[in-house]
Amino acid sequence: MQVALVGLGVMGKNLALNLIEKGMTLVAYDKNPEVGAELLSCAQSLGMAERLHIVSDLGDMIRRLETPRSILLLVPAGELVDKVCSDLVEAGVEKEDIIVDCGNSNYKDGIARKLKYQNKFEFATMGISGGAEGARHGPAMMASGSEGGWERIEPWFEKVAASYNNESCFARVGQSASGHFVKMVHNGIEYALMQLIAEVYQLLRHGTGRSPKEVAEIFESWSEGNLNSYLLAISSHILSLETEQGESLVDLIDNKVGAKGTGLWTAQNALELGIAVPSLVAAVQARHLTNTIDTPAAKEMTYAAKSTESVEVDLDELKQAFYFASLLCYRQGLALIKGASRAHQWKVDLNKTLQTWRAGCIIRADYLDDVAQGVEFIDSLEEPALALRRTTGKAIATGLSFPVLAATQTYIATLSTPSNGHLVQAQRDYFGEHGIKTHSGETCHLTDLVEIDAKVR
Ligand SMILES: NC(=O)C1=CN([C@@H]2O[C@H](COP(=O)(O)OP(=O)(O)OC[C@H]3O[C@@H](n4cnc5c(N)ncnc54)[C@H](OP(=O)(O)O)[C@@H]3O)[C@@H](O)[C@H]2O)C=CC1
Ligand SMILES: O=C(CO)[C@H](O)[C@H](O)COP(=O)(O)O
Repeated sequence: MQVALVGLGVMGKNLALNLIEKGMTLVAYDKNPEVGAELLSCAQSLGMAERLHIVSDLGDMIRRLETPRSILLLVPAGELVDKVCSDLVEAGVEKEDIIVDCGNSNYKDGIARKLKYQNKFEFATMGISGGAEGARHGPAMMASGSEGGWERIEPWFEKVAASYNNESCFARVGQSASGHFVKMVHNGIEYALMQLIAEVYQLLRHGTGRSPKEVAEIFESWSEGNLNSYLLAISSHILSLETEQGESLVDLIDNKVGAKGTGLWTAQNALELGIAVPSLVAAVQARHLTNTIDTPAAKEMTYAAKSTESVEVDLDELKQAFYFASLLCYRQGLALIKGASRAHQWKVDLNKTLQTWRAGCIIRADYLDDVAQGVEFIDSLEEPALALRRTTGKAIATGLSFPVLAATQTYIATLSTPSNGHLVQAQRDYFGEHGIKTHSGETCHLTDLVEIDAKVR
């Protein structure tokens, strides 16, 4: 099988080596010849250079490919994807050729591009997760669409992707550009889990006075059981790292957190679709808040430092709370995918989606089997639910900040305890005559139910 790849950055160069290692013949393009030369020398040192052709001219790339052509893009999301697509059309791409955008593109752009390029070539979308290591040795691949070109390349991507219990972590999860929606939500969950781990670290460090190294040891011990996950493992490793002078690595790093956009899009889409994912939204805002401190634009919102309280934390209870909150972050993400799939008629298969997340990706975790068991299973976890409630209360009492922990506890509490929505509905009708619905299903106004002589002015 022959394939071309445009973009040899962090992801592209590693995926290139993976593709040739799995037996594909690759024509790899980067506009910078030095980048191509570096990849070639890396492939040579691994003894796999005979299936690799480096080009720095798109016309040259097109001429080298057998038709119908299969071309992968791993370039930064946004306008650049359109620039590369139109350069490829100019270079000679034809109607039967398939171009797969493998970057973190917005799914809305994917839908627009499918229409825009429908008479020029087959435009397909695939989200990839796993960072440099995943791309090199087997990433999670969330593809979508039913373009004919997929049939040519799908069997190869099944080999290129990571595998879990002999099942590939490549899947065409649904119709249209749903692969990019699924990858976007994957990243939304990624933000929430990263922030949740950071909050557990915060509680242990500043709430109980443990050192980063001691927190690393706790995370390592949790990783030995069913809480094992990639993000917990890297957090444990990061917290264990010290300089030669014995300073913790984390203490050398500025607190302002960056973001490239997928977490924000997750929150925006959830809000637009009316699907509640408070833990995922809180994680995005937690990043925004780190940037509120001391930036010139937000200086008037920077408050004086306050003292905090110490607490005693039962480690078993904290572990259970962390497990339970993690399950709820995944379930919120899956609910969003399900809702979007219904709204857009994408027919996203949640089992296939979870299969792509089993290995290779950033949110892989041993407890995904528990996530897959669904809401009924999570509902049966009474002790962990209580642990989350108690831990959140204790954490907040320190005076420190726990946006995802608090949002997750609020999420489960809202869905499992008496609601106060009736008062808000009454307020809306009181001042704006927006209407209320009674328990018997009748739509009316407050004044249909009770006499109100004079309203508050
Ligand atoms: N890094 C990660 O962990 C992950 C990234 N992604 C996504 O994958 C995509 C690529 O990411 P990543 O590899 O990190 O990005 P990099 O910035 O490392 O690499 C981008 C590549 O695109 C090339 N490029 C830029 N402009 C053009 C152009 N006009 N024509 C052709 N090629 C061009 C760059 O070439 P040059 O260097 O010569 O300018 C570079 O090789 C992004 O959409 C990203 O969001 C997805 C999953 C994980
Ligand atoms: O897609 C990814 C992992 O799955 C990328 O690493 C992504 O760039 C991370 O997002 P951000 O930069 O916004 O933290």
